Amino acid sequence: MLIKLTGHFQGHLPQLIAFDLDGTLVDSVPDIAAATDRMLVALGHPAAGEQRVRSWVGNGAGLLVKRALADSYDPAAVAAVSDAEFDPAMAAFREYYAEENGRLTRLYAGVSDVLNAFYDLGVPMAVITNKPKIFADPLLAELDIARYFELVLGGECLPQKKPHPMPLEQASRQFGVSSARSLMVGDSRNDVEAAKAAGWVSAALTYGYNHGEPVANSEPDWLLDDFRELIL
Ligand SMILES: O=C(O)COP(=O)(O)O
Ligand SMILES: [Mg+2]
Repeated sequence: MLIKLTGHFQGHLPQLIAFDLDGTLVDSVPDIAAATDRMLVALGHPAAGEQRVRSWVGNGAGLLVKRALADSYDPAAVAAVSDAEFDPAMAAFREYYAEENGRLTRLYAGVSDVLNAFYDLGVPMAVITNKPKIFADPLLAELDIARYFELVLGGECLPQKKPHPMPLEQASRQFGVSSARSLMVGDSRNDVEAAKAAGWVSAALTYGYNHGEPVANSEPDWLLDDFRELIL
């Protein structure tokens, strides 16, 4: 047990593990897509559907709403969305997602068992998500995993979000742990790039959301198909 994990830390356990939320701990796209489509339809646009929304998730709620309004992931199309269009759409998304959040969202296989194992081992754990904290906290509580995390950083908690290393650096400071002894577990290039920039070890789950592209392209230190591989 733990052979693969400790192999990334010179035979030791990491001293801090931070998990991404959407696409890593939880399959949340069904609820995010429901809220996005309600927002689009309320504002007179066609619904986007779960598959398109899946490719827009990962950079926080604001960019998701802009991508939905642009019906595109393309940065130039997204930049053309006006404030006059964005502001009411964002307000509508917040209202609808507050209602949808948790309805269909489920933990991925093995998540409870693995978190429990790390908890028993005494490894401090955090959630570093680009999801607004106001949505992350109740979701963690509802899925009965909030108690495992000593810190939950949401996308708006600091001036910069992933792929910027700032939230990981903040966690390093708060836990007093060196970056080389810290593991970021995520599902997207935002997580891998943040980990690399912060000097953390990066693990990436292949089942999550990565803007329609394999997360292997970001060359994480450790690529996993199943959450339970973390403790194999
Ligand atoms: O809300 C998002 O855009 C994605 O959140 P994540 O950082 O937990 O994947
Ligand atoms: Mg994610």
